Amino acid sequence: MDKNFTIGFVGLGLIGGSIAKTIKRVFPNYKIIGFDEDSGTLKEALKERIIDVIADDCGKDFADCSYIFLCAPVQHNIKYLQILKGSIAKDCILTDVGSVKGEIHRKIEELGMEEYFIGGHPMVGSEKAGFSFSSDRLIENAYYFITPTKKVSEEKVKEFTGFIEELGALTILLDYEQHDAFTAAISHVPHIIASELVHLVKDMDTDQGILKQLAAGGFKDITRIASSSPIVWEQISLSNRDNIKKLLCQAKDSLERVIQALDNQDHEYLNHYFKEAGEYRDSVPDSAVGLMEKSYEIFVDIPDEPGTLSTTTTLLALNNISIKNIGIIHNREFEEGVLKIMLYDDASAKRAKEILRDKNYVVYERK
Ligand SMILES: NC(=O)C1=CN([C@@H]2O[C@H](COP(=O)(O)OP(=O)(O)OC[C@H]3O[C@@H](n4cnc5c(N)ncnc54)[C@H](O)[C@@H]3O)[C@@H](O)[C@H]2O)C=CC1
Ligand SMILES: O=C(O)C(=O)Cc1ccc(O)cc1
Repeated sequence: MDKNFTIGFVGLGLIGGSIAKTIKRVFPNYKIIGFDEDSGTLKEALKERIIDVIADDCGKDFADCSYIFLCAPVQHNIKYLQILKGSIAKDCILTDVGSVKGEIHRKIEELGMEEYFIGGHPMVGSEKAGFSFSSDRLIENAYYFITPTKKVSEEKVKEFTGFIEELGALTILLDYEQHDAFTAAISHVPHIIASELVHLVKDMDTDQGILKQLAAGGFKDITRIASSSPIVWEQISLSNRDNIKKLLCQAKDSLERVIQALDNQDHEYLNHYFKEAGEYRDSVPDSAVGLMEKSYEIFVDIPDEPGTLSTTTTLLALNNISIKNIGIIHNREFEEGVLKIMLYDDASAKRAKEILRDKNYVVYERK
């Protein structure tokens, strides 16, 4: 792509900042024009050379952009469509990163902007907000939903999907309504339930905050996302309210059945309830790479000493085994943290296991 390729950003927080940083890493010659309602964010992004120019007026200043990314809270993104409508270049691809797709797609249809719009949603992030938490590796190996309109050209979809993949994400094309039904279940309702759990404990806590002191471990694990940005989640909840309400009603009915089982001391119901949840939970893959391509992973206990990581990788290199990816993981499955090594094929994974076990390493596999 040519050197004058220009990309516009509205919102340079966690997600906008991360995508802009990734673009600068992968395509250092691309020019980025940024707009954010927070002037401190813009100054920071300019100082770090993530954006080249600050936009004063998104309408005029984005007129030469090849891509425009809307990365503000979902309902704020929608307000920019009208501003961009009159000035957007004919071949521009307009996209967003919002967690909900239906409301923005319907507005795009109403404004007749379908030939420009390809919705996007990186399925990755964190409970942290703002440019200072953004990273040029956040979207690497993450699923990235792409929801084109019916009227945007196939060439644009192909070009944009290719671009996101060059940034390191794994694209999945999806219809926008299906997207909102799926994300309500895997992201939006879990978010509300995590917040609800925190409210339960908060309401029961003493003035001295005894429960807060005691609520370590599992409680903190499952409520991490309750610390996310209130404005981002207020807007997600309202934007996807019908799907969310439907699932919350289902959850309410299911909780009623749990209450009934407690009243009836129904061992069988409760046992089955926990067993089924546990089995499904255990089958959820650890990372996005799992579904896209078969992964060949092994997990190795390594002593917490300097140099052990390089000894392990050298041992595999000496045996001509290439490592696709490597990292230390800490989670409840491996209490102490283990080294996760991803290999390119089954034969390499088997061979790596033999070599490491031969040298007395403890190696695990996930079934
Ligand atoms: N937080 C997460 O983990 C994920 C969030 N998303 C989506 O990404 C979008 C942004 O979320 P985050 O980056 O997490 O939030 P954030 O709070 O880190 O960043 C939002 C940025 O938008 C700016 N902003 C807010 N209102 C604005 C307006 N009216 N005009 C211009 N700029 C405005 C803020 O100053 C801030 O810099 C949301 O639509 C969210 O649904 C998507 C995937 C993951
Ligand atoms: O922090 C986490 O685990 C998240 O789930 C982040 C997240 C938040 C919103 C999204 O639309 C997608 C991912």
